Order: sequence, then structure tokens, then C-alpha cells
Amino acid sequence: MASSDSASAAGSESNNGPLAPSSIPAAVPERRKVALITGITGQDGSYLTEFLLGKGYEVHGLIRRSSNFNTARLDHLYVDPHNSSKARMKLHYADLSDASSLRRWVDVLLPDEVYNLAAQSHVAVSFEIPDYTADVVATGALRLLEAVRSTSSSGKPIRYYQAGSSEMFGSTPPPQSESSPFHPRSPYAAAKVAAHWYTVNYREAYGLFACNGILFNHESPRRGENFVTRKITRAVGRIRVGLQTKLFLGNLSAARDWGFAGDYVEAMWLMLQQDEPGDYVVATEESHTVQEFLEAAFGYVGLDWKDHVVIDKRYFRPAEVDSLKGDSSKARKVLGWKPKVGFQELVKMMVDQDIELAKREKVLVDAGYIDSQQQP
Ligand SMILES: C[C@H]1O[C@H](OP(=O)(O)OP(=O)(O)OC[C@H]2O[C@@H](n3cnc4c(=O)[nH]c(N)nc43)[C@H](O)[C@@H]2O)[C@@H](O)[C@@H](O)C1=O
Repeated sequence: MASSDSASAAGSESNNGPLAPSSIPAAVPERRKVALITGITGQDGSYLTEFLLGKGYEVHGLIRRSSNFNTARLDHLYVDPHNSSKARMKLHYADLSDASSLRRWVDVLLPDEVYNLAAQSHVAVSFEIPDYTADVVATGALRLLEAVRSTSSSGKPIRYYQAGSSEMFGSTPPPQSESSPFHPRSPYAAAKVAAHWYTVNYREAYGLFACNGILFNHESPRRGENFVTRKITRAVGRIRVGLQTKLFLGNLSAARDWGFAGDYVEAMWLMLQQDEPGDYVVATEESHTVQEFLEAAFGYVGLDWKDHVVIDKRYFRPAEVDSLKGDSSKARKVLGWKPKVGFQELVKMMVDQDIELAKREKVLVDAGYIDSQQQP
């Protein structure tokens, strides 16, 4: 990548040989900023990719090998790499559990910015696969930091973003800010705390431009279907078109500070544009219980959630995070960031999209192509 860019720059300089020196810089194409994203196939990865492409970046994403393609959230951004003049998003195989693959791509791509968004990000699942979660979330971040440090030390400055989580606060009472103590309540959250401190340590030990974004829950129509907001809005859509009647859930009294993922990726980018690296809480500063989300989502389409929700013990966690509400005053002041989408608007956006999805699903069910029992 870097070599082909410098080759084209050198070519245009020689073509402009007879021109006055002052006109040469205008003829030399500026190198696009290069971003490398782990977790590009996820909700945040897709929004961040859109955002960075809009800013003129060349975006490279690391993806895990899987027997099924997992790139649906990126399909609308994909341009065949054979069309090299138009393709500004490129995907490469790598894995946070494979240090050599991380090292290779950082070395080859020489990114200006690295965003570490990849994770086993489901809190409940982290109790089932704690070892894997720790390997990917904690040690994976360390492996990537090492790759960034190594390439940076050979003279290429790289800025690093670590996706932290409000789950790190766990049982610390709200409002939670950058100075609130961490008290993780799951293997996922404990691994995120380790990744947070690895990032701080690489900043302090090696002078790396490394930032932690401590993001509170952020949702969207692209949210994975087994997180509670999307599970609810999918069910609302399916109940509305007659594909489902019941929704099985766990603890309805947990409270979360839910924002829109599209807003939050801007905060990630802003952190890497500052003069100094730092850690920032990103949150709406408004908290709602799962029950309030249910009321808003079912109420929006004229349904009563109590007619459909059944409590199922299997969705309770061995340890719960009861109440999260961020204090994002530092991000608002230093980054000039604030959320654009509020709670009610977020709920409506997700329900509207999931009603459309359910209508398409219904066509397939009615035609006998899929079974309506295949619930998300
Ligand atoms: C910031 C943070 O945000 C997310 O973690 P999360 O807050 O655990 O998100 P969730 O949607 O899985 O649960 C929210 C609440 O909802 C309760 N709940 C009830 N019934 C069901 C239920 O049936 N399914 C689920 N998933 N949750 C349920 C559940 O017990 C919990 O109290 C991840 O992105 C994570 O990666 C991250 O970093």
C-alpha cells in the first residue's frame, strides 16, 4: 500500500519536472489517511467504516475466517478490489488470537490509525467461554498494542483506539465517569479492564498515542440479535406481522445508558484527532431499565409488552450489572462531542427497521421458504 502510493507520488513529481518548484506540491497527490479496524464486520465497525470513508480515509479491516460470510453489515460499502481506483475499503484475514497476523498487517499497511473494536462482546456468553473471551478481549488487545508499538518504534507514528466498555464499572454506582473505580462483574468486563490498563501502560511506557473510549451501551438497527434491545425490537416486528407471539427475557430491572452507535463512532475518531491521547467516557447521560425499553418499543406500535413477555431464568446472569449511567462531560468539553439521537428516536429507528425486516421474512414464510419457528 505505502509503496504503491509513494510510487505514484514519485511519478507525478517527475511528470511535473519543468514546472516551477512552488507548483509541484499541488500536483503531488496527497496520501490518503489509512485506518486499520479490527471488528470491522460488527455494528461499530460498519458505522466507523462509513464515517471514515466519508472523511476520505482508506479503510482496512481485519476479519476472522469463517465458513459463512459475516460481512452483511459491510455489503453496501463493498467495492470489488479489482476495481482498485474505487475500492477504498479492503478486508484481510487475521485474528486477535494470532499475533503474527496482527504484526504482519500493521507492518504492511502502515496505518495512521488503528481501531481495536474486535471482541467476544456478549457479556452472558463470556460466562460460558471465559478463557476464549479473555484471550481475545484482553490478550488480543495486548498483541495488537505490541504490533503497533513495534511498527511505531521503527518511525511510523500510529494512533491507537481501544474499545473500552461501561461494563468495566460493573457494580460502581452511577453516574460513572473516567475517575470512577472499575468493579467488573463478568469475564468480559474483567478482560476489558485488562485491555484498558494495557492501553494506559503502553501510553505511559512507550509514549504511544493510545486512547481508551469507555463507551456505554450503543445500539442501532445493526445491533446483534441477541443483545436485549435488538432482541426486543426484532420480536416487536415479528409479533406485529404475526410471526411470533412470545418473547422470552431475563432481568427487566437492569438499567442502561443506551445511545445510538452511529453517534459513538464519531467520538472514537475525535479521540485520535486530539493533540494529546486520553481516556473518555462516551454516554447519553440518560438511563432506562429494560422494562422501559419494552414499554417504548411495544408502545410505539400499539402493543402491550405484558401480553407477550415471558421471564425465562436462562437469561439471568451469574452476576448482574444493575445500573449504568455515564457522565460524559469530559468528552463533551474536550472533544466537542454530544449524542444526536435520543432514546425514543433510537427505539423508533430500531422498531421501524425490524418491522420492515419482519415483513420480508413473512413473504418467505408464506411462500414456504423458511419456518416461522426460526426465531432470532
Ligand atoms: C457496554 C456493553 O453493552 C453490552 O452489554 P450488556 O449491557 O450486557 O448488553 P445486553 O443487551 O446483552 O444486556 C443488557 C441488559 O439486559 C438484560 N437482559 C434481560 N433479558 C435479556 C435477554 O434476554 N438477553 C440479553 N442479552 N440481555 C437481557 C441483561 O441482563 C442486561 O442487564 C455489550 O455491547 C457489551 O459488549 C458492552 O460492552
